[in-house]
Amino acid sequence: MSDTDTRDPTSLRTPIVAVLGHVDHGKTSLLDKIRGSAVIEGEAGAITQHIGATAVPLDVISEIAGELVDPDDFDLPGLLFIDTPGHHSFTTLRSRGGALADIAILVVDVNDGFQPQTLEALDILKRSQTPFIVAANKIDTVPGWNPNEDSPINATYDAQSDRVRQTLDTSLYEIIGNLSDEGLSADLYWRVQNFQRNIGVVPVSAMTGEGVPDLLAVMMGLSQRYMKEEMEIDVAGPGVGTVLEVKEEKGFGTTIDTVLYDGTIRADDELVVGGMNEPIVTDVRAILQPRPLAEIRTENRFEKVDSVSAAAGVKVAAPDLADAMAGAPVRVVRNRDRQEVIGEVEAELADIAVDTADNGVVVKADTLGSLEAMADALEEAEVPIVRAEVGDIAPRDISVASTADEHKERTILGFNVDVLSDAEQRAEIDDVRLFTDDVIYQVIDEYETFVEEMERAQQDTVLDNITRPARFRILPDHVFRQNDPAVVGVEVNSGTLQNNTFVVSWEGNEPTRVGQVKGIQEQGEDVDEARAGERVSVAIDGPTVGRQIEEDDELWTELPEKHAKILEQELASEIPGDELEALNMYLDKRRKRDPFWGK
Ligand SMILES: Nc1nc2c(ncn2[C@@H]2O[C@H](COP(=O)(O)OP(=O)(O)OP(=O)(O)O)[C@@H](O)[C@H]2O)c(=O)[nH]1
Repeated sequence: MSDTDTRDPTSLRTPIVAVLGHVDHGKTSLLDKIRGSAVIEGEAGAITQHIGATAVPLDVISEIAGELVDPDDFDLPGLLFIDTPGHHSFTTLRSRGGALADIAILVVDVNDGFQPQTLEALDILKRSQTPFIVAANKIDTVPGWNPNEDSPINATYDAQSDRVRQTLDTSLYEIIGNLSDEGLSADLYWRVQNFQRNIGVVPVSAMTGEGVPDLLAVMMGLSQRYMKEEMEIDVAGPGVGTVLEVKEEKGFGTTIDTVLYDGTIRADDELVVGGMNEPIVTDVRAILQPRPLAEIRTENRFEKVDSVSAAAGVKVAAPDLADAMAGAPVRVVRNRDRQEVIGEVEAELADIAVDTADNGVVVKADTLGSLEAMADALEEAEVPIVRAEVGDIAPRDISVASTADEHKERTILGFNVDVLSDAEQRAEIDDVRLFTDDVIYQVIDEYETFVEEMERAQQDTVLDNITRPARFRILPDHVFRQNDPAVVGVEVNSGTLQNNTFVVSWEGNEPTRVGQVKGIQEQGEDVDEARAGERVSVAIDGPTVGRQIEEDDELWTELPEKHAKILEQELASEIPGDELEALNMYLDKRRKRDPFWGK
């Protein structure tokens, strides 16, 4: 009998642990290693597989961690690890306004260092104020590493050569530096005095198990020291949880995989679950847990149980769950006023609600929490949202997006979601652009690049249709024809001289139109325009040389007021510097008489 059995199991629940990190940095391997070690170390069945989670009890942790964990020092029952595959965003899941995970492990590959998803995970951890430690994984890949299976870190560290130790230290300090760049003070875990102020970095290998004893010891210590009070629950009370995933299950219809963090859920309970439109009130049909390993050969993967208590991962089958959302709250009604429970669920949903505008992009995400994270990031990027929903991108999302007036809003931004195949087709037909990724900032970056490119293309077409400023001078001894039209050699001083534009000369503050450009030739070839610095011959319809115009005269392209306004207010950064100079000189002249000209 282990000590845990003699304690009161009704008072403290298991802390919920999230493992997160960049793709391929080893989240699954680390969990597998912990699970594997637990199966080997503990008596068979000591760890329990939950739906979407694995519970590792204190006595097993103590077996794995050896002298690093003395079970007498702890009264928390162990750790509940949420499984990560496919749900890296579960870090955004909430429980009553806080993060669902009580504590987290951020896995960072020592060779790879910080990567986009590492930063994103860090951001979410910071925002939700979830305590966490960093597992610097894959230490066994340091060249020359001498592996010591399942060893605590200090023993295996001592067994390495100086060079190996130095290489590892360099990588570890790089990670500590990365954390510091993010405004977090961190150090190797054995140097950390106060884990609330400093992030502990634990070197580990998910492959050899080195450092895993330390990792478990630190997690256990951190939970016990800083989280004990939060773990005090009324185990027998009505269950409270968060939907991890909504799934069709053969023989059971729509089910919700739920992490229960408070109380108990029973097979005869009434539930209120957060839904797409309104809270769903339903009766539990079955509470399901995975079958123990020994019975895996049976047809059904699940077995029905009468009740489950927090903290646990369970599958709940009940009618009317089709509209349930990942990330939404789940509450047992039992002996309470149903309306009051509905009110609580509504309040929690309202707390995560996204502000929408009359116009904007459509946003889809895999859970309520990640939807909120997307909305926050979009608000920061000043991108308005017209509709935000949990779920894959479906044809009706395309319909919503396709009604947008602005092209840049005929878009759907999806985080960690799939695009249903008929939606993809509709998007093409309706010219709706889809942006999906499993890194929030990637989605937003791609979208912003798209908007920038589109706006640039639009400006280019505007520029094509606008008269460009130009200042040019008639060269002495370059009069080729007096009139009808006058043909003269000119040099463009600044700006772009275009064919068919009207030409003005300035006398004082008054522009006088002298004619219209009816042809530009450069070395005998017809051209459409001449840029600053170029010498060309120009045919000007209207004036006669010697009367309205003379050799050495300075002439200007006549700018319509509307064009001048667009150039100054919208395109100033798009046009070349010399053209801007010509524009400003032109505006100065104009505004001497009329200060509001072109404004
Ligand atoms: N040498 C070595 N390889 C490792 C270690 N941990 C993980 N790997 C390898 O790295 C690869 C990725 O590991 P996973 O556990 O799948 O990574 P993950 O972070 O869960 O990846 P996703 O679930 O796809 O996000 C696999 O090939 C693992 O075998 C380690 O400590 N040492």
